[in-house]
Amino acid sequence: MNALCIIGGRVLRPDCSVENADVVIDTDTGRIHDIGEDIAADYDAAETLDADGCLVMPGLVNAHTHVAMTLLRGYADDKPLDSWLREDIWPAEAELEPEDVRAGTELGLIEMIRSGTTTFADMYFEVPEIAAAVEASGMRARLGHGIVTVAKDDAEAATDIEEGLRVAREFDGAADGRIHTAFMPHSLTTVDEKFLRESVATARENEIPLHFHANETTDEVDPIVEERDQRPLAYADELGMVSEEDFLAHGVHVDAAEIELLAERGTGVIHCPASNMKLASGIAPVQQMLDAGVTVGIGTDGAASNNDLDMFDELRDAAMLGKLGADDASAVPAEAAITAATAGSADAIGLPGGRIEEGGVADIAVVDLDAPHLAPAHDVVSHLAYAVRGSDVRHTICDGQILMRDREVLTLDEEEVVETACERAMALVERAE
Ligand SMILES: CSC[C@H]1O[C@@H](n2cnc3c(O)ncnc32)[C@H](O)[C@@H]1O
Ligand SMILES: [Zn+2]
Repeated sequence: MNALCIIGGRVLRPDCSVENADVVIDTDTGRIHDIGEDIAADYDAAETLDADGCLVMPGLVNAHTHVAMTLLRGYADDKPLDSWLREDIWPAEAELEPEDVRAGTELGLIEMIRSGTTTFADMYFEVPEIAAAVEASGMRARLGHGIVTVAKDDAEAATDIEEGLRVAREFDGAADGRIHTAFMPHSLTTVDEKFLRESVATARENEIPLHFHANETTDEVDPIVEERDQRPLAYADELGMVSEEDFLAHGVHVDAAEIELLAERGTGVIHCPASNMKLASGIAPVQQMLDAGVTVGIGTDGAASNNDLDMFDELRDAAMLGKLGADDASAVPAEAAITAATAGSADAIGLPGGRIEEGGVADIAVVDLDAPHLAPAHDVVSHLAYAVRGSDVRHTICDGQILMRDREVLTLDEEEVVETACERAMALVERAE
Protein backbone atom coordinates (compact mmCIF):
# COMPACT_ATOMS: atom_id res chain seq x y z
CA MET A 1 0.00 0.00 0.00
CA ASN A 2 1.20 3.53 -0.75
CA ALA A 3 0.38 5.53 2.34
CA LEU A 4 -0.14 9.22 3.00
CA CYS A 5 -0.19 9.97 6.75
CA ILE A 6 -1.72 13.04 8.38
CA ILE A 7 0.18 13.21 11.63
CA GLY A 8 -0.45 14.71 15.03
CA GLY A 9 -3.84 16.32 14.60
CA ARG A 10 -7.22 16.14 16.31
CA VAL A 11 -9.80 14.31 14.22
CA LEU A 12 -13.45 15.38 13.92
CA ARG A 13 -15.62 12.24 13.90
CA PRO A 14 -19.11 12.00 12.26
CA ASP A 15 -20.82 12.51 15.65
CA CYS A 16 -18.78 15.72 16.07
CA SER A 17 -16.63 14.21 18.81
CA VAL A 18 -12.91 15.03 18.58
CA GLU A 19 -10.00 12.67 19.25
CA ASN A 20 -6.20 12.86 19.00
CA ALA A 21 -5.31 10.65 16.04
CA ASP A 22 -3.21 10.16 12.94
CA VAL A 23 -5.04 9.42 9.69
CA VAL A 24 -3.53 6.88 7.26
CA ILE A 25 -4.68 7.13 3.64
CA ASP A 26 -4.23 4.45 1.01
CA THR A 27 -3.38 6.61 -2.01
CA ASP A 28 -3.93 3.69 -4.41
CA THR A 29 -7.62 3.51 -3.49
CA GLY A 30 -8.07 7.12 -2.32
CA ARG A 31 -9.64 5.81 0.90
CA ILE A 32 -8.94 6.18 4.60
CA HIS A 33 -7.12 3.04 5.74
CA ASP A 34 -6.76 3.65 9.46
CA ILE A 35 -7.36 6.26 12.17
CA GLY A 36 -5.70 6.10 15.58
CA GLU A 37 -3.38 7.70 18.09
CA ASP A 38 0.33 7.54 17.14
CA ILE A 39 -0.23 4.97 14.38
CA ALA A 40 1.69 6.77 11.61
CA ALA A 41 4.96 5.18 12.78
CA ASP A 42 3.52 1.74 11.89
CA TYR A 43 3.35 2.73 8.22
CA ASP A 44 6.18 3.39 5.82
CA ALA A 45 4.43 6.47 4.43
CA ALA A 46 5.49 7.76 1.02
CA GLU A 47 4.18 11.18 2.07
CA THR A 48 3.25 12.87 5.33
CA LEU A 49 1.30 16.00 6.24
CA ASP A 50 1.89 17.81 9.51
CA ALA A 51 -1.34 18.41 11.45
CA ASP A 52 0.19 19.57 14.73
CA GLY A 53 -2.19 22.12 16.31
CA CYS A 54 -4.78 21.32 13.63
CA LEU A 55 -8.24 19.84 13.34
CA VAL A 56 -8.57 17.11 10.71
CA MET A 57 -12.11 17.27 9.38
CA PRO A 58 -14.09 16.09 6.34
CA GLY A 59 -13.64 18.21 3.23
CA LEU A 60 -16.58 20.61 2.98
CA VAL A 61 -19.25 19.88 0.38
CA ASN A 62 -20.66 22.89 -1.47
CA ALA A 63 -23.94 21.31 -2.53
CA HIS A 64 -25.29 24.08 -4.77
CA THR A 65 -23.26 26.52 -6.79
CA HIS A 66 -22.61 27.99 -10.22
CA VAL A 67 -18.82 28.06 -9.93
CA ALA A 68 -18.03 30.01 -13.12
CA MET A 69 -20.09 32.92 -11.78
CA THR A 70 -16.87 34.01 -10.04
CA LEU A 71 -16.47 36.07 -13.25
CA LEU A 72 -19.55 38.08 -12.20
CA ARG A 73 -18.52 38.55 -8.55
CA GLY A 74 -19.46 42.11 -7.64
CA TYR A 75 -20.92 42.80 -11.09
CA ALA A 76 -24.50 43.44 -9.94
CA ASP A 77 -25.48 43.87 -6.31
CA ASP A 78 -28.36 45.04 -4.15
CA LYS A 79 -31.27 43.76 -6.23
CA PRO A 80 -33.85 41.03 -5.68
CA LEU A 81 -33.51 37.73 -7.57
CA ASP A 82 -35.85 38.36 -10.50
CA SER A 83 -34.53 41.76 -11.59
CA TRP A 84 -30.92 40.76 -10.76
CA LEU A 85 -31.22 37.78 -13.13
CA ARG A 86 -33.21 39.47 -15.90
CA GLU A 87 -31.54 42.91 -15.96
CA ASP A 88 -27.93 42.00 -15.19
CA ILE A 89 -26.92 38.35 -14.91
CA TRP A 90 -28.70 36.72 -17.86
CA PRO A 91 -27.61 39.47 -20.33
CA ALA A 92 -24.00 38.97 -19.20
CA GLU A 93 -24.28 35.17 -19.34
CA ALA A 94 -25.61 35.44 -22.91
CA GLU A 95 -22.12 36.67 -23.86
CA LEU A 96 -20.26 33.76 -22.20
CA GLU A 97 -17.77 31.86 -24.33
CA PRO A 98 -16.56 28.36 -23.39
CA GLU A 99 -13.13 29.78 -22.41
CA ASP A 100 -14.86 32.18 -19.98
CA VAL A 101 -16.58 29.29 -18.21
CA ARG A 102 -13.25 27.43 -18.01
CA ALA A 103 -11.51 30.49 -16.54
CA GLY A 104 -14.27 31.29 -14.05
CA THR A 105 -14.50 27.68 -12.99
CA GLU A 106 -10.76 27.38 -12.38
CA LEU A 107 -10.86 30.55 -10.28
CA GLY A 108 -13.75 29.13 -8.23
CA LEU A 109 -12.05 25.77 -7.80
CA ILE A 110 -8.94 27.46 -6.40
CA GLU A 111 -11.09 29.48 -4.00
CA MET A 112 -12.85 26.31 -2.85
CA ILE A 113 -9.66 24.27 -2.43
CA ARG A 114 -8.12 27.14 -0.44
CA SER A 115 -11.09 27.11 1.95
CA GLY A 116 -11.26 23.33 2.48
CA THR A 117 -14.01 22.36 0.03
CA THR A 118 -13.32 19.09 -1.76
CA THR A 119 -16.70 18.44 -3.41
CA PHE A 120 -19.46 20.46 -5.03
CA ALA A 121 -22.61 20.31 -7.14
CA ASP A 122 -22.75 22.72 -10.08
CA MET A 123 -25.47 23.84 -12.48
CA TYR A 124 -24.21 25.89 -15.41
CA PHE A 125 -23.43 26.11 -19.12
CA GLU A 126 -20.46 24.67 -21.08
CA VAL A 127 -20.19 21.60 -18.84
CA PRO A 128 -17.29 20.04 -20.83
CA GLU A 129 -15.16 23.04 -19.78
CA ILE A 130 -16.23 22.64 -16.17
CA ALA A 131 -15.52 18.91 -16.22
CA ALA A 132 -12.04 19.47 -17.66
CA ALA A 133 -11.26 21.98 -14.90
CA VAL A 134 -12.57 19.61 -12.20
CA GLU A 135 -10.50 16.76 -13.60
CA ALA A 136 -7.32 18.88 -13.50
CA SER A 137 -8.07 20.24 -10.02
CA GLY A 138 -8.48 16.80 -8.39
CA MET A 139 -11.85 17.79 -6.86
CA ARG A 140 -15.05 15.73 -6.75
CA ALA A 141 -18.28 17.07 -8.32
CA ARG A 142 -21.78 16.46 -9.55
CA LEU A 143 -22.26 18.52 -12.71
CA GLY A 144 -25.21 19.35 -14.90
CA HIS A 145 -26.20 21.62 -17.78
CA GLY A 146 -28.71 24.23 -16.57
CA ILE A 147 -31.85 24.13 -18.70
CA VAL A 148 -34.08 27.19 -19.19
CA THR A 149 -36.95 26.99 -21.68
CA VAL A 150 -39.08 30.09 -21.06
CA ALA A 151 -38.85 32.56 -23.94
CA LYS A 152 -37.47 29.82 -26.20
CA ASP A 153 -39.28 28.15 -29.06
CA ASP A 154 -39.77 24.38 -28.92
CA ALA A 155 -36.77 23.64 -31.13
CA GLU A 156 -34.42 25.77 -28.99
CA ALA A 157 -35.80 24.21 -25.79
CA ALA A 158 -35.34 20.72 -27.23
CA THR A 159 -31.70 21.57 -28.04
CA ASP A 160 -31.19 22.59 -24.39
CA ILE A 161 -32.67 19.30 -23.18
CA GLU A 162 -30.45 17.36 -25.63
CA GLU A 163 -27.37 19.18 -24.32
CA GLY A 164 -28.42 18.27 -20.76
CA LEU A 165 -28.62 14.63 -21.73
CA ARG A 166 -25.42 14.66 -23.80
CA VAL A 167 -23.27 16.00 -20.97
CA ALA A 168 -25.02 13.87 -18.36
CA ARG A 169 -24.12 10.75 -20.35
CA GLU A 170 -20.64 11.83 -21.38
CA PHE A 171 -19.35 12.89 -17.97
CA ASP A 172 -21.02 10.48 -15.54
CA GLY A 173 -18.08 8.59 -13.99
CA ALA A 174 -15.43 10.86 -15.56
CA ALA A 175 -12.16 11.83 -13.85
CA ASP A 176 -11.69 8.31 -12.45
CA GLY A 177 -15.18 8.41 -10.97
CA ARG A 178 -14.78 11.78 -9.24
CA ILE A 179 -17.32 13.40 -11.56
CA HIS A 180 -20.98 12.41 -11.64
CA THR A 181 -23.83 14.19 -13.35
CA ALA A 182 -27.45 15.19 -12.84
CA PHE A 183 -30.25 16.51 -15.03
CA MET A 184 -30.73 20.16 -14.07
CA PRO A 185 -33.88 22.04 -15.15
CA HIS A 186 -33.30 25.54 -13.71
CA SER A 187 -36.61 25.93 -11.81
CA LEU A 188 -40.34 25.24 -11.82
CA THR A 189 -41.05 28.67 -13.35
CA THR A 190 -38.21 28.97 -15.90
CA VAL A 191 -38.84 25.57 -17.47
CA ASP A 192 -42.25 24.94 -19.07
CA GLU A 193 -44.31 22.01 -17.79
CA LYS A 194 -43.82 20.03 -21.01
CA PHE A 195 -40.04 20.26 -20.66
CA LEU A 196 -40.11 19.55 -16.93
CA ARG A 197 -41.94 16.33 -17.79
CA GLU A 198 -39.29 15.55 -20.40
CA SER A 199 -36.55 16.28 -17.87
CA VAL A 200 -38.05 13.85 -15.38
CA ALA A 201 -38.43 11.11 -17.99
CA THR A 202 -34.85 11.61 -19.18
CA ALA A 203 -33.41 11.61 -15.65
CA ARG A 204 -35.27 8.45 -14.71
CA GLU A 205 -34.34 6.62 -17.94
CA ASN A 206 -30.68 7.45 -17.40
CA GLU A 207 -30.79 6.84 -13.65
CA ILE A 208 -29.38 10.24 -12.70
CA PRO A 209 -30.74 12.70 -10.12
CA LEU A 210 -32.68 15.88 -10.85
CA HIS A 211 -31.46 19.13 -9.39
CA PHE A 212 -33.40 22.40 -9.58
CA HIS A 213 -34.07 25.70 -7.78
CA ALA A 214 -37.36 25.67 -5.84
CA ASN A 215 -39.36 27.79 -3.40
CA GLU A 216 -36.65 30.47 -3.39
CA THR A 217 -38.75 33.67 -3.36
CA THR A 218 -42.40 34.59 -2.89
CA ASP A 219 -42.28 36.09 -6.42
CA GLU A 220 -41.68 32.55 -7.66
CA VAL A 221 -44.05 30.71 -5.29
CA ASP A 222 -47.12 32.99 -5.50
CA PRO A 223 -47.78 32.67 -9.27
CA ILE A 224 -47.56 28.88 -9.06
CA VAL A 225 -50.08 28.85 -6.21
CA GLU A 226 -52.37 31.28 -8.07
CA GLU A 227 -52.22 29.55 -11.45
CA ARG A 228 -52.32 25.95 -10.27
CA ASP A 229 -53.96 26.19 -6.89
CA GLN A 230 -51.20 24.00 -5.51
CA ARG A 231 -47.94 24.53 -3.67
CA PRO A 232 -44.76 24.39 -5.82
CA LEU A 233 -43.56 21.12 -4.33
CA ALA A 234 -46.99 19.53 -4.79
CA TYR A 235 -46.65 20.49 -8.47
CA ALA A 236 -43.07 19.15 -8.57
CA ASP A 237 -44.25 15.95 -6.92
CA GLU A 238 -47.03 15.53 -9.47
CA LEU A 239 -44.32 15.74 -12.15
CA GLY A 240 -42.16 13.14 -10.33
CA MET A 241 -39.40 15.54 -9.27
CA VAL A 242 -39.46 14.80 -5.54
CA SER A 243 -37.57 11.52 -5.20
CA GLU A 244 -34.83 10.18 -2.96
CA GLU A 245 -32.04 10.81 -5.48
CA ASP A 246 -33.19 14.36 -6.28
CA PHE A 247 -32.08 17.56 -4.55
CA LEU A 248 -33.38 21.08 -4.73
CA ALA A 249 -31.72 24.40 -3.99
CA HIS A 250 -33.12 26.95 -1.50
CA GLY A 251 -36.44 25.67 -0.09
CA VAL A 252 -36.94 29.05 1.59
CA HIS A 253 -40.73 29.34 1.32
CA VAL A 254 -41.87 25.81 2.15
CA ASP A 255 -44.96 25.09 4.23
CA ALA A 256 -45.44 22.24 6.71
CA ALA A 257 -46.93 19.89 4.11
CA GLU A 258 -44.01 20.50 1.74
CA ILE A 259 -41.51 19.83 4.55
CA GLU A 260 -43.35 16.60 5.34
CA LEU A 261 -43.23 15.59 1.67
CA LEU A 262 -39.48 16.25 1.43
CA ALA A 263 -38.84 14.18 4.55
CA GLU A 264 -41.07 11.33 3.38
CA ARG A 265 -39.40 11.18 -0.04
CA GLY A 266 -35.82 11.67 1.16
CA THR A 267 -35.31 14.59 -1.24
CA GLY A 268 -32.35 16.78 -0.26
CA VAL A 269 -32.70 20.51 0.34
CA ILE A 270 -29.64 22.70 -0.18
CA HIS A 271 -29.74 25.73 2.06
CA CYS A 272 -27.96 28.82 0.63
CA PRO A 273 -28.08 31.33 3.49
CA ALA A 274 -25.78 34.06 2.11
CA SER A 275 -27.57 34.17 -1.26
CA ASN A 276 -30.95 34.20 0.51
CA MET A 277 -29.84 37.14 2.64
CA LYS A 278 -28.20 39.11 -0.17
CA LEU A 279 -31.16 38.79 -2.54
CA ALA A 280 -33.57 39.23 0.41
CA SER A 281 -35.26 36.00 -0.65
CA GLY A 282 -36.28 35.04 2.90
CA ILE A 283 -35.21 32.74 5.73
CA ALA A 284 -35.44 28.98 5.18
CA PRO A 285 -36.99 27.00 8.06
CA VAL A 286 -33.84 24.92 8.53
CA GLN A 287 -34.49 23.72 12.08
CA GLN A 288 -38.05 22.68 11.13
CA MET A 289 -36.70 20.72 8.18
CA LEU A 290 -34.06 19.03 10.36
CA ASP A 291 -36.71 18.21 12.99
CA ALA A 292 -38.88 16.63 10.29
CA GLY A 293 -35.96 14.48 9.09
CA VAL A 294 -35.20 16.29 5.81
CA THR A 295 -31.64 15.81 4.50
CA VAL A 296 -30.28 19.36 4.57
CA GLY A 297 -27.07 20.34 2.80
CA ILE A 298 -25.43 23.75 2.44
CA GLY A 299 -24.33 25.62 -0.70
CA THR A 300 -22.87 29.00 -1.53
CA ASP A 301 -24.92 29.51 -4.72
CA GLY A 302 -22.90 31.51 -7.27
CA ALA A 303 -20.25 34.06 -6.29
CA ALA A 304 -22.40 36.87 -7.75
CA SER A 305 -24.99 36.46 -5.00
CA ASN A 306 -22.73 35.64 -2.04
CA ASN A 307 -19.95 36.94 -2.93
CA ASP A 308 -17.52 34.13 -2.09
CA LEU A 309 -17.34 30.34 -2.20
CA ASP A 310 -16.08 29.88 1.37
CA MET A 311 -18.13 27.13 3.04
CA PHE A 312 -16.97 28.18 6.53
CA ASP A 313 -18.73 31.52 5.95
CA GLU A 314 -21.74 29.62 4.74
CA LEU A 315 -22.03 27.24 7.66
CA ARG A 316 -21.72 30.14 10.09
CA ASP A 317 -24.45 31.99 8.18
CA ALA A 318 -26.62 28.85 8.35
CA ALA A 319 -26.21 28.61 12.12
CA MET A 320 -26.86 32.33 12.65
CA LEU A 321 -29.76 32.74 10.22
CA GLY A 322 -31.35 29.52 11.50
CA LYS A 323 -31.54 31.08 14.96
CA LEU A 324 -32.92 34.37 13.67
CA GLY A 325 -35.56 32.61 11.56
CA ALA A 326 -36.67 30.35 14.40
CA ASP A 327 -36.48 33.20 16.95
CA ASP A 328 -34.57 30.67 19.05
CA ALA A 329 -30.85 30.85 19.89
CA SER A 330 -30.74 27.07 20.30
CA ALA A 331 -31.86 26.44 16.69
CA VAL A 332 -29.29 25.15 14.15
CA PRO A 333 -26.54 24.58 16.73
CA ALA A 334 -22.87 24.25 15.75
CA GLU A 335 -23.02 20.46 15.27
CA ALA A 336 -26.07 20.73 12.99
CA ALA A 337 -24.45 23.36 10.77
CA ILE A 338 -21.17 21.43 10.52
CA THR A 339 -23.01 18.18 9.73
CA ALA A 340 -25.13 19.90 7.08
CA ALA A 341 -22.01 21.34 5.38
CA THR A 342 -20.30 17.93 5.30
CA ALA A 343 -22.31 14.68 5.57
CA GLY A 344 -25.68 16.35 4.89
CA SER A 345 -24.43 17.95 1.68
CA ALA A 346 -22.70 14.76 0.49
CA ASP A 347 -25.81 12.67 1.16
CA ALA A 348 -28.12 15.20 -0.49
CA ILE A 349 -26.12 15.30 -3.73
CA GLY A 350 -25.48 11.55 -3.66
CA LEU A 351 -21.67 11.63 -3.60
CA PRO A 352 -19.37 9.94 -1.08
CA GLY A 353 -17.62 11.94 1.64
CA GLY A 354 -18.55 14.31 4.42
CA ARG A 355 -17.22 11.94 7.09
CA ILE A 356 -13.81 10.90 8.43
CA GLU A 357 -14.15 7.14 8.85
CA GLU A 358 -12.11 4.01 8.07
CA GLY A 359 -12.90 2.82 4.56
CA GLY A 360 -14.45 6.15 3.57
CA VAL A 361 -13.11 8.38 0.80
CA ALA A 362 -10.09 10.43 1.83
CA ASP A 363 -11.64 13.88 1.28
CA ILE A 364 -10.16 15.93 4.10
CA ALA A 365 -9.51 19.52 5.24
CA VAL A 366 -6.80 20.16 7.82
CA VAL A 367 -7.62 23.35 9.73
CA ASP A 368 -4.94 25.26 11.60
CA LEU A 369 -6.32 26.28 15.00
CA ASP A 370 -3.26 28.27 16.01
CA ALA A 371 -4.46 31.79 15.25
CA PRO A 372 -5.40 34.79 17.42
CA HIS A 373 -9.03 34.72 16.25
CA LEU A 374 -9.27 31.09 17.47
CA ALA A 375 -7.85 31.70 20.94
CA PRO A 376 -8.74 30.44 23.46
CA ALA A 377 -9.91 27.05 22.20
CA HIS A 378 -12.63 26.22 24.73
CA ASP A 379 -14.50 24.16 22.16
CA VAL A 380 -13.15 23.37 18.69
CA VAL A 381 -16.60 22.40 17.38
CA SER A 382 -17.88 25.85 18.35
CA HIS A 383 -14.86 27.37 16.59
CA LEU A 384 -15.59 25.41 13.40
CA ALA A 385 -19.11 26.80 13.23
CA TYR A 386 -18.56 30.33 14.48
CA ALA A 387 -14.91 31.39 14.25
CA VAL A 388 -12.86 29.45 11.67
CA ARG A 389 -12.29 31.13 8.31
CA GLY A 390 -11.52 29.44 5.02
CA SER A 391 -8.03 30.91 5.16
CA ASP A 392 -7.34 28.81 8.29
CA VAL A 393 -7.25 25.63 6.15
CA ARG A 394 -3.66 24.39 5.93
CA HIS A 395 -4.00 21.28 3.71
CA THR A 396 -6.81 20.01 1.43
CA ILE A 397 -6.97 16.39 0.25
CA CYS A 398 -9.47 14.81 -2.14
CA ASP A 399 -9.64 11.15 -3.13
CA GLY A 400 -6.30 10.65 -1.36
CA GLN A 401 -4.53 13.32 -3.44
CA ILE A 402 -3.09 16.46 -1.85
CA LEU A 403 -4.71 19.45 -3.59
CA MET A 404 -3.24 22.08 -1.27
CA ARG A 405 -0.19 21.65 0.95
CA ASP A 406 0.75 24.38 3.44
CA ARG A 407 -1.62 26.76 1.59
CA GLU A 408 -0.05 26.14 -1.81
CA VAL A 409 -2.52 24.80 -4.38
CA LEU A 410 -0.70 22.02 -6.20
CA THR A 411 -3.11 21.08 -8.99
CA LEU A 412 -3.81 24.46 -10.65
CA ASP A 413 -1.53 27.41 -11.38
CA GLU A 414 -3.00 30.05 -9.11
CA GLU A 415 -1.25 33.10 -10.57
CA GLU A 416 -2.12 32.22 -14.14
CA VAL A 417 -5.72 31.29 -13.28
CA VAL A 418 -6.38 34.58 -11.46
CA GLU A 419 -4.85 36.63 -14.28
CA THR A 420 -6.80 34.85 -17.02
CA ALA A 421 -10.08 34.99 -15.08
CA CYS A 422 -9.73 38.75 -14.49
CA GLU A 423 -8.95 39.40 -18.18
CA ARG A 424 -11.89 37.31 -19.36
CA ALA A 425 -14.25 38.86 -16.79
CA MET A 426 -13.44 42.39 -17.96
CA ALA A 427 -13.89 41.45 -21.63
CA LEU A 428 -17.15 39.66 -20.80
CA VAL A 429 -18.78 42.64 -19.10
CA GLU A 430 -17.59 44.95 -21.89
CA ARG A 431 -19.40 42.74 -24.43
CA ALA A 432 -22.49 42.70 -22.21
CA GLU A 433 -22.73 46.50 -21.81
C1 LIG B 1 -29.22 27.73 -16.24
S1 LIG B 1 -27.67 27.62 -15.46
C2 LIG B 1 -27.98 28.25 -13.82
C3 LIG B 1 -28.58 29.62 -13.82
O1 LIG B 1 -28.94 29.94 -12.50
C4 LIG B 1 -28.69 31.31 -12.30
N1 LIG B 1 -28.71 31.62 -10.88
C5 LIG B 1 -27.70 32.02 -10.11
N2 LIG B 1 -28.13 32.20 -8.85
C6 LIG B 1 -29.44 31.88 -8.85
C7 LIG B 1 -30.44 31.85 -7.86
O2 LIG B 1 -30.20 32.20 -6.61
N3 LIG B 1 -31.67 31.48 -8.20
C8 LIG B 1 -31.96 31.15 -9.48
N4 LIG B 1 -31.06 31.17 -10.47
C9 LIG B 1 -29.81 31.53 -10.14
C10 LIG B 1 -27.41 31.54 -13.03
O3 LIG B 1 -27.16 32.89 -13.24
C11 LIG B 1 -27.62 30.73 -14.27
O4 LIG B 1 -28.28 31.48 -15.24
ZN1 LIG C 1 -28.47 28.71 -7.75
